[in-house]
Amino acid sequence: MDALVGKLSSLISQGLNLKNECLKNRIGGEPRRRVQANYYPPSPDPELTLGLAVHTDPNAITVLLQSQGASGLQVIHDDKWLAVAPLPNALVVNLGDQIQVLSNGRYKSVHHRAVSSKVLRVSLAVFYGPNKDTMISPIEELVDDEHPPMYREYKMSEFLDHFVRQRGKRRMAKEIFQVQKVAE
Ligand SMILES: O=C(O)CCC(=O)C(=O)O
Ligand SMILES: [Fe+2]
Repeated sequence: MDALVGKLSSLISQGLNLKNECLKNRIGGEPRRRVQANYYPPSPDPELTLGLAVHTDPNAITVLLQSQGASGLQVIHDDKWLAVAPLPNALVVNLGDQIQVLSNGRYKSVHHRAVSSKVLRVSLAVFYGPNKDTMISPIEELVDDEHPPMYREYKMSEFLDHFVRQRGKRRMAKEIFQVQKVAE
């Protein structure tokens, strides 16, 4: 998993015209890794049963394995929910809030949710991100006069505290660290 995430963070760095190691270094040498298994029991009326409410992942990169035969994951695309059906031998990669902050908004953390289906569905998510002592702020190379910093610097523990406090609500903590634009 570390090798895969290392490769992904190197590709994301390249996409931002940064040195290959840049994102990996900013996420830190001792990343926080968390594994979560999601179990969605079969639902007779999936339209009425939400599995996991809309959210963005609070970490940096999420790698998700979905069980075959049941669709459930959805992402917002052009203001509509779009199903991300499981493909054989494929993993889903989601960018999380820390990538949005580090990239100064160039990459967006994806709004997603999971709905139930008529058959049992299981997913396994590996969340990879900075540990709680890591300081996070937009990467300097991505900040200039035309792109002022969109977020203030924070300690990852501060971010996670906000995220946990939002339990049961829209869980989107990064807005709290957003720098307000001052009208000229
Ligand atoms: O079950 C899924 O496909 C989505 C899981 C998810 O978004 C999460 O665990 O954060
Ligand atoms: Fe998620």
